[in-house]
Amino acid sequence: MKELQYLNRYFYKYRGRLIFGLLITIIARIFALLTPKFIGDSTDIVEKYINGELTDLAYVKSELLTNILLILGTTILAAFFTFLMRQAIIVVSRYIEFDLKNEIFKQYERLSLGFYKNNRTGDLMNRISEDVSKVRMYAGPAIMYSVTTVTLFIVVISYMFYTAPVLTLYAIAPLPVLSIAVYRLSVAIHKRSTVVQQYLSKLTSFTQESFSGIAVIKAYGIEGRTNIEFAELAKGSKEKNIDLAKVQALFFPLMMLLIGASNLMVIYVGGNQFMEDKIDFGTIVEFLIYVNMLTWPVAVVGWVTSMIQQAAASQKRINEFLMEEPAIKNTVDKSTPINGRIAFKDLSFTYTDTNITALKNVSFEVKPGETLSIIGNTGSGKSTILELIGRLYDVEEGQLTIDDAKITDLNLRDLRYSIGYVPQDAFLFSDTISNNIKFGKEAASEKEVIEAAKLASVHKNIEGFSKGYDTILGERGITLSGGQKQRVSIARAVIKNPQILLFDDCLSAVDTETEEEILQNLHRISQNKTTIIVSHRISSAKNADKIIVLEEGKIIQQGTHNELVNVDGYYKELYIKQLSEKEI
Ligand SMILES: Nc1ncnc2c1ncn2[C@@H]1O[C@H](COP(=O)(O)OP(=O)(O)OP(=O)(O)O)[C@@H](O)[C@H]1O
Repeated sequence: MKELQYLNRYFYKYRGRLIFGLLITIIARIFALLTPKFIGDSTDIVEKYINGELTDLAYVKSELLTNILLILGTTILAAFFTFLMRQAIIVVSRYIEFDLKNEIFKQYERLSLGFYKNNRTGDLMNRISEDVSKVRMYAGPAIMYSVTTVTLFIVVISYMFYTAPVLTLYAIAPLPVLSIAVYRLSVAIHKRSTVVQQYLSKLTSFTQESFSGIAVIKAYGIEGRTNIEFAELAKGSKEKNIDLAKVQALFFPLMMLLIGASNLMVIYVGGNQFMEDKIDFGTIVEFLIYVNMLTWPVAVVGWVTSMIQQAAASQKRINEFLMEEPAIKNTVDKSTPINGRIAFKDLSFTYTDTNITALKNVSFEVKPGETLSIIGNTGSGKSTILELIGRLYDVEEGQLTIDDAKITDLNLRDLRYSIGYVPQDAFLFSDTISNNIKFGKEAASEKEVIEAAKLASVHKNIEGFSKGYDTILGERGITLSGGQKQRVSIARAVIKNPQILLFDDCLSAVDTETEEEILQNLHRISQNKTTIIVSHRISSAKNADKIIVLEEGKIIQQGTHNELVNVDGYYKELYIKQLSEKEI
């Protein structure tokens, strides 16, 4: 249960509302408890009138009217305070849910790429939605019902004992059984709903993937197969839902059975005592009402226990992520402006999760104003070099310095701010083209956005859309071609006017003429900047000040285009191959 202590900071934050809620809860309960007393009194008056103990009808009527008004008054007050109680406690639980979700999301953003490789998206989503909802049940309903139950128990049971001790013992005897039964049932419900939830996640993931890959499914004509797979998953889900429904169906009948048992006890034992003249008839009526009032809180004891257990398990899962320290941390508070001189020295890098050594003894240097091009087969380590410069991973062997300082000695924010990175698979958000470009510089003016789009040679395409820069992309809007996406992604990087520009094979989907145009534009704006272009094409590399050729993580060639085309090796072979392809 200690996991739930994590929430104490939030209880402290909302202590005012919470204490108010607790007080209101107690007041609401006390008003609710007065009703049976007035009903009991009314019955006694009627009984006495029937017996002839009271003969003044006017007095009986006025007593009854007073009691009815009191019942009405206390019920209205109890309802009003119950409303306030829910407003206070349930609203606090919603605040806590909101804060916790924000805290988790903020933590997700702090965590490094490695964390995302080790944890599935579904799991990350579940902890921020499902688990937080379970924790909210503890922060709200569980607390509210516990306070209600305790107040009710103390007041009702003491009053019942005071009025008729023996009858009280009989009346409450079935209640612990109810509590235990509800607890057991809640645990069974929880287990089965976890399985239902897992099936739901599988169904959601399957559906989501099918829709994302709908073009492939249609092109390969595998709709039938996909349908069968879906139907199987849906069948599993249906069976698990039916299993759950079966235990859920037991809940209310079980409650009714045990309430019935308590009622029978009150009628039987109370009836006997009444006949022996030990209690009034009104007491039996009062007790019947009290027993019914107690049933729900007693059931709640079992329900709340299971709710707290589930919340503790959920909070434990949340805490695992909250306590996780990001692998990449900023340890420098002072600002460290970046000029852009990048040097790799005997650097080797192994991805810890796959144990793949992506870079082996790599050494090179690029100065501000220079363009470096990296060429190599797929999987040779090109993207890894860019990721290390952006400090998405930390170097363990060899050195990576920027402006002669170790990369870890730089302020991470300054470093990332001074890099314009265009990743291999251009990711655009479901937003307007303009906002996608502004992602690089939030405060950019319309003129700057257009300027960046022109540099990335995508302005004309955007103008061709009926809504221009306000065209929505993604699920809700149009889908850009691969080359258009790459160019919007380039515009997003250049609008930042960063000191270091990193392009990861981001011209692969544009034709060679547009590629040439973009490269010339980039050359123009990168006079004092450091530019690194990863590519499979000689056309992207040939004008670079320096070219390095990677093979299986090692630099196998380096020099300028003219130097490399004149020596036998990978570069010359690629050049000849691509030249002949162009001629064809
Ligand atoms: N995040 C990662 N986790 C584990 N291994 C990785 C990761 N990224 C890349 N690798 C592995 O590291 C090696 C180098 O990958 P990298 O992406 O740097 O190659 P690349 O030259 O950019 O390839 P491509 O031209 O296909 O983009 C590959 O064997 C790859 O499988």
